[in-house]
Amino acid sequence: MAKQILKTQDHIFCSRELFQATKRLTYNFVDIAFSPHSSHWREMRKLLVSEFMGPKRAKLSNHVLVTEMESIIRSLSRYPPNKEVNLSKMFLEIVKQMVCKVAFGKNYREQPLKGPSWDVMLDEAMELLNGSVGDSFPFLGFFIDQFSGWNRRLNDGFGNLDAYIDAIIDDHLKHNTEEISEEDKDFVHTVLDMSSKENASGYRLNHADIKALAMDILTGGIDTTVLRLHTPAPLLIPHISLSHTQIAGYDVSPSTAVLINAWGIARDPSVWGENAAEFYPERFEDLDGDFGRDRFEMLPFGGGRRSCPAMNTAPVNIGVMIANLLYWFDWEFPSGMKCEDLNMEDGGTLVLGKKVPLCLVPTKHKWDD
Ligand code: HEM
Repeated sequence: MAKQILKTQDHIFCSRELFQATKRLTYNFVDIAFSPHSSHWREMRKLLVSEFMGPKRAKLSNHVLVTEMESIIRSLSRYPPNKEVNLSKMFLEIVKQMVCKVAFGKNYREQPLKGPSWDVMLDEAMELLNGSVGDSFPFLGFFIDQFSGWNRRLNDGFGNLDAYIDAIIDDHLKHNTEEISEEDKDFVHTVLDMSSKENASGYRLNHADIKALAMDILTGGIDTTVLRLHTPAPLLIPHISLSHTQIAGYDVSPSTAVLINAWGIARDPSVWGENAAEFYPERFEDLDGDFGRDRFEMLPFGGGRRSCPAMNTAPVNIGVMIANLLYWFDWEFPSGMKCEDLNMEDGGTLVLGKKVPLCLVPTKHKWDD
């Protein structure tokens, strides 16, 4: 059924649901992830793929990743023996650093801005993106949202993040982008340049579009890293049908929300065998084809035209990060802890992560040469 929805009938299930929280956080649905299927969505998605993930930005992202990894390796090499490292936190920090530098040129989290910290703001945005009672039960829910304080939370949460994004854009506007070489331009420089003229298809970015792109990068690009057993977006982002159709003999009306249980599919023993719940990466050795395009037994990036635009680039970056950590260090449990003691529960709502962080002790690996 997932293949039907994400491939065979992808042209029908390629829109999104219009929730109150997403309306606010996406500047009235002008972003990519939560906007309905439209020519605007297509232009914005094309732009993110070419300007944030494409070859133009690859040099900068590779440079940032290599520099980050070098500094992590240096600092871990100086670690006293038996001192444990919170690997979950460290991994997330590397991703944040990378996304921020490539998108915004520097790590604005270190800039003293008024209001809550960057991490608090992003956690709150992820919570808000889950939607409200009013989104599920429009009439009664409207009052519940008002009196439960949810509407105020949305106003404050959006206001803080919006001010943060404004500050980043204002900072970029202080410099004349013509004086910056193409190579040194970050994503915000590039989209600001683009907003001054129409593109080849007659499309011109406005200020809200730029802010919505920044919001998608912040909310979509950071908290998402383990891919099969701990599918980061367990139900993907709900897809909405554009017209009447049938799935597995059932009639599906237009505007039906479809939630795909990517978490369940990725752990299904009828697909993955008896050892479905085990971490056994060798199972991928002889598999051909891409998940979400040709195969649907696991869908960490969704599938079809609404699949994650970082589907090709994100796994490469994650691979480089893990390969470096495994090449340079041997990792052991803190003293007294055994493999069975490891808590592998998922935590979170829209995006899942490890509920209890993974803490391990690194020892610099001694290569014979
Ligand atoms: C390992 C890392 C990542 C994972 C596992 C992941 C996962 C996902 C998933 C499951 C979806 C929903 C697909 C669907 O509804 O069918 C999605 C959509 C999206 N992701 Fe990612 N993502 C990752 C990294 C990123 C990064 C780095 C960015 C950008 C900076 C990003 C931006 C987006 C956007 C804009 C969408 C919406 C696409 C659309 O609706 O057209 N993601 N991602």
